[in-house]
Amino acid sequence: MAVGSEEQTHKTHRSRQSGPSARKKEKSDKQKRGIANEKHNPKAFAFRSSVKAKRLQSHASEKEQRRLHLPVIDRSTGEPAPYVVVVHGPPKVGKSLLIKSLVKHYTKHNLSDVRGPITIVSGKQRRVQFVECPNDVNGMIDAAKFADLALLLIDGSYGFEMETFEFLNILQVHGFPRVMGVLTHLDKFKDVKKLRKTKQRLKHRFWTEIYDGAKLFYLSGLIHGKYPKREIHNLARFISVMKFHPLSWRTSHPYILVDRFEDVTPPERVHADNKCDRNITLYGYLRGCNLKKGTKVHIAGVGDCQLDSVTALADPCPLPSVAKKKGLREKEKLFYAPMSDLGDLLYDKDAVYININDHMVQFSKVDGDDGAATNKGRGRDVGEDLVKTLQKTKYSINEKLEQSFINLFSRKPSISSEVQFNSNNTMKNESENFYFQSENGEESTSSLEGDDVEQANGTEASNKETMQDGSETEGNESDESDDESNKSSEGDEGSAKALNSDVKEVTEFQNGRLRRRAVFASDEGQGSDKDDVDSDLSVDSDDPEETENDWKSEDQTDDGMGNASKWKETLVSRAVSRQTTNLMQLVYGKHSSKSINTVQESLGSGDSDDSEDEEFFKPKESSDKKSSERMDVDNFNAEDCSKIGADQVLRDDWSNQDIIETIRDRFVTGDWAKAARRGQEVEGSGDEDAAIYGDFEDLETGEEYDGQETLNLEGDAKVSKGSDLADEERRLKKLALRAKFDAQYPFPLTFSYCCLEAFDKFYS
Ligand SMILES: Nc1nc2c(ncn2[C@@H]2O[C@H](COP(=O)(O)OP(=O)(O)OP(=O)(O)O)[C@@H](O)[C@H]2O)c(=O)[nH]1
Repeated sequence: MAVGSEEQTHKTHRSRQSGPSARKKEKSDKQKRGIANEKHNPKAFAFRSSVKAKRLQSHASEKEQRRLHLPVIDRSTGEPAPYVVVVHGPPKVGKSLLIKSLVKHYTKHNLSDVRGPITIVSGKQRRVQFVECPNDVNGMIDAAKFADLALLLIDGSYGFEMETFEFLNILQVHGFPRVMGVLTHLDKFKDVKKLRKTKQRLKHRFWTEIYDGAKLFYLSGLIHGKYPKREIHNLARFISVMKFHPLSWRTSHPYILVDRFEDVTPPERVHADNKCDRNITLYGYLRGCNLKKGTKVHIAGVGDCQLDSVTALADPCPLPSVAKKKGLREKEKLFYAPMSDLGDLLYDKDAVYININDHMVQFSKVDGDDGAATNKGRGRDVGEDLVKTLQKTKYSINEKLEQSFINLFSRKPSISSEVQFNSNNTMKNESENFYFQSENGEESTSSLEGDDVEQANGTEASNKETMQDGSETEGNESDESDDESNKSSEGDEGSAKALNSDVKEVTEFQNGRLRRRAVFASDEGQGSDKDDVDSDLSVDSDDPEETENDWKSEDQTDDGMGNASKWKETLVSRAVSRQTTNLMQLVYGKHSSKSINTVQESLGSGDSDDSEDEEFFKPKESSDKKSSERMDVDNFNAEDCSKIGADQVLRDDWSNQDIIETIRDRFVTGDWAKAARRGQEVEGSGDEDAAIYGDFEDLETGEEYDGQETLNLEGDAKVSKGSDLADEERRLKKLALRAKFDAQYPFPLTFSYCCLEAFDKFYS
C-alpha cells in the first residue's frame, strides 16, 4: 500500500481561470509588467484637447531635434572675440544715428563720426562691435561675411527698399546670421491708426521674408536729434542677451575684422617710388580658429596677400575683472574705436599711445579768427608758428592731387579715380545713371554718391521699367532707344523678368536722391505705406505726378502672384544683365547654340592649317601689339589670382579668339593633342623634337622607332612613318618655312608658350 502510494502520480496544478483567485493573479502579473496604472483612470496621463496634443508632439519632436544636433566644438581660447553687429539699411535711414545712440547708451560717450568698427563692452562677459554697412553691394558682401547680428533698418514712412532684400539675399549665402529689423522715421505718421496699420503690414512682410516671429523694433522718432532712450535701452538689452549660434564655416576658418591699419613701408621706399609694394599692419580680433604665419590671406577689396607675421597683442578693449558683482561699473564701460578717433589707448606692436582729447590739449591752441596770438605776454615762437601752419593743412599734397580731377566737359559729371578702375561697361552705365530722366520729361542730373555706383547700375533697368509703364514716357523710351541698343539683349530680358516677379523695383527721385522701393504684388491691393504718409504729409515727394504714375504702373502690372517671396528672381536677372566675362563659357563654350558654334569654329580653324602656319611665321613687328599685351599678362603676380578680373589688359584678351582656343585646349574637354602640338611648334621642332621623342625601342614588342615618328597623345601611342604621308609632308613644309623665317629673323620665338604658362598658373 505504501509502495503503491509512492508510485502514484500527482495531477498537475491547474491555475484558476475565473473567480477572485484568477483576478488576483492577473493583477500581480500586470504589476510585474509595469502596467498596473492602466486600471486607474487611464485618461489621467493622456491628452484631452487637440491643442495640448499638438503642443506635446512639437515638444517631443523639438527634443528629438536637439538630440540630433551635433555638439558645436568651441575652439576659442580665453575671452571670446566681440560679436559683430552690422547696421544695415538704405541711405539716410538712420544707421549712423542708431550706432551713435547705442554707443551713447553703452558708454555714455558721444560719438561724432562713425568710421570703422566700434568695440564696446556691453556686459561682464560680452563685447560688441558695431559696424555700419556701406551702401553698395560690395560692402554688403563684405559685411555679410563677418556679421553675427544684422540690424536691418527700414524707413517706415517709405516702406521696404531694395537694399534690404539684396542684403538678405547676400546674408543667405553667407550662412544667415541673426537678423533683427528696426523701423525708423515713424514720427512722420500723424495718424495713429495708419501708423498701427503700417507697422502691422511691414511686420508681416518682414516675417514672410525671414521667419514668422522675427524681431522687429520700432523707433518712434527723434528726441533732441537722438532716438528715444527707452527704445534704445530695449534694443541694447536685446543685443546684450542675444544668443549667437556659431556658423559652421566661420568656426573652422580664421578671419579678422580689421579695426585699425597702419602703413609701415619705409618712407624712403615710398619716396623713391610712390607706387611701390607697401607693408601694411592690420589690427583686429582673430575669430574662427588659429591663424598660422605664412598663410595666404584674402583682404576684401585688395586681393590675396602673403602673410608675413602674426603677433598677439594686448587686448585694447578687455573684459572687466571677473569680480562677483552685478552689472558694469562706470569705469568698466570701455570702448575702442580707433578709426572713429575714439578711445584713450592704442596698442601697437612695440608701443602704446595715449590719446588726449582735443579740448585738453594746451600746446597748440588754435588762434582766434583775427589771427591774434593767444599766448599771453610772450612773442610768438618761430617753431610754434611752423607747427601751427602745418596743423592748418588738412590734406597732404599727394592726397590733394589724388582727389583732384580735370573736367573736360562742363555738363558731364567728373569721373572719380575710383570709377576709372571699373570696366568700360560700368562707366557707361554710371554715366547713364547720372542723367536721370524724370517722368514729366525734364532732364535732371541726379547727385549720386560715389559709392552708389553699384546701386545705380541696378536701378537702371527698373528705371526703364517704370518709364515703360507710364503713358507719358513712351516718347522718352523711343528717344532712348539708341542707348538701349547698346545694352545686351540679356539685360533686357532680365528687366522683363523682373516685371513678372513678386517684388518689383520702382525707382523714384525723392528728397534729392534716388530711392529703390520694393513693391510686392501681394501688398498692392492693401495700399501702401506711402499712401498713408502722403495723405498725412505730402512733403516727401518732389513730384506728386511722378509718384502717382508709379503707383498706376504698379497696379497695371499686378500679376496676382501669391505671398511667396520672389525677390531673388529680380536679383538673378540683374546679375545676368551685369555679367561680363564668364570663364566657364570661354573654356567649355555656351550651353546650347554657342557650344556648337565654337566647335564649328574650331573645326574651321583646323581645316586651314596652312594659313595658321603662315600666320605663325609672321614677322614679330606685325604682332607687336599683341605681344605687348601678353607681356603684361606674364608680368602678373601669379600668386594673386584675385587681381586677374580687375586687369584691363587681360580682359581685352578675351576678345581674342586665338587665346581662348589655346586656353580651351588646356582643359579636360579640350584637344590635348592640339595643345601639345602647339607647344612643340613654339618650342621648335627638329632637334628639340628629337631630344624629346628620340629614337627608342619598344621593349615589349621589340620594334624600333626613330625620332621622326610623331606621338599621338590621344591613345594610340604611335603612328608609323609611312602610314601618315600627309603629316610628314606638312612637317617638311613647316621646317622649310621655319628655315626661311630663321634666315630672316634670327632670334628665338618662345613668347607664346610663356603666355600659356602664365594662364596655366592662374586657372589650374
Ligand atoms: N524724423 C526722423 N528723422 C530721422 C530718423 N532717423 C534718422 N533720421 C534723420 O535722418 C538723417 C540721416 O541719418 P543718418 O544716421 O546719417 O543716416 P545714415 O543711414 O547713416 O545715412 P548714410 O550713412 O548717408 O547712408 C539724419 O538727419 C537723422 O536725423 C527718424 O526716425 N525720424
